[in-house]
Amino acid sequence: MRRIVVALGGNAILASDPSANAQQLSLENTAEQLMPLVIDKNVELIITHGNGPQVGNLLLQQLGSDSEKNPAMPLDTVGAMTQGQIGYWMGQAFTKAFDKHGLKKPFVSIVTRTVVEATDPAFTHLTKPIGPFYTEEESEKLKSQNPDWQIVEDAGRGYRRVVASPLPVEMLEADVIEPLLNAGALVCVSGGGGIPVIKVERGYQGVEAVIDKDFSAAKLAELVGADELVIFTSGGDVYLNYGKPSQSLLTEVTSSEMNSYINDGYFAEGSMKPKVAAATLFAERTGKIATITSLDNVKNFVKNGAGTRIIGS
Ligand SMILES: Nc1ncnc2c1ncn2[C@@H]1O[C@H](COP(=O)(O)OP(=O)(O)O)[C@@H](O)[C@H]1O
Ligand SMILES: NC(=O)OP(=O)(O)O
Repeated sequence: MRRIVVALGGNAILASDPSANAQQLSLENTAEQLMPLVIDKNVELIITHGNGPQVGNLLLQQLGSDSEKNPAMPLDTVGAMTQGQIGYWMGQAFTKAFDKHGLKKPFVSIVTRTVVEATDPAFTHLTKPIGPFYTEEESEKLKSQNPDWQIVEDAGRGYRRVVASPLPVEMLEADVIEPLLNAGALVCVSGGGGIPVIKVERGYQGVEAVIDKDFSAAKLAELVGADELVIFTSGGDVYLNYGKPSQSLLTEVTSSEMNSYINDGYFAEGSMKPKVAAATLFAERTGKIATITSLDNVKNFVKNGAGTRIIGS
């Protein structure tokens, strides 16, 4: 049995139309495209997803409704809300696909809390882009209206607000994954990277951050002993010199080669760099394969493993 952790990017779910309907339709397509893996008796899938666009949009909606009677929710709670939102949409999408393929299978999305370190330098060096893309003019206006916001250019696609993105250390609900898989469920874990919490004297406390789902996916893949990690993004495969006339596609790379490319600054902070770093970490630690490819490429991946493949070395 080949155990695969599949990570779906938030920008891949929210492509251009941010309506609930469009995002649900996009997940229906994804569920349908992933069905060959779900049906394959030699494959066991575990799913995780991003929430960057969704958590940023929901946070903006909080600004519009902040009052004593209806207070704005903090970022950890908004992150939890998007875990529920996307988990629900996925449940609907996969149940529809199961019905179509005559499959009786429960879909379970686990509200997952991910432990981070309070001392993580990510709390002062903000890198995680969330919410919509802005023009440079809009971003300047937003910065003057919201002095506590940081906005950066995001991989040539426009400007986005950035928030803290500490590294995942532990997943509090990890132990229930195996029993759910044994019960035949398709399980979605750690959506949006998991709800960030820190250990306090008794229990855990939520913190204002958005964990990078690619690092959480790598952690999850390690925790469940996955044979492969696959990160489906809104873009495509991984390029060197991305967006320049000299860009070149990476197809198969060892983890040590990829580490050199990362150290040489080839990948954009907040978009491709965390994906490549997380995938490389998984490949390096486990000696297994991590693939990064476009969500539009699911069919080809299922057929012949297409994408940028990082091999543990
Ligand atoms: N070196 C690179 N190779 C490929 N894509 C890159 C690279 N650097 C930046 N990108 C951008 O990163 C995007 C994927 O990141 P992002 O949209 O944050 O993913 P997600 O789907 O997880 O939300 C691609 O659409 C592309 O615009
Ligand atoms: N949480 C997170 O990393 O989301 P995206 O993949 O949507 O950026």
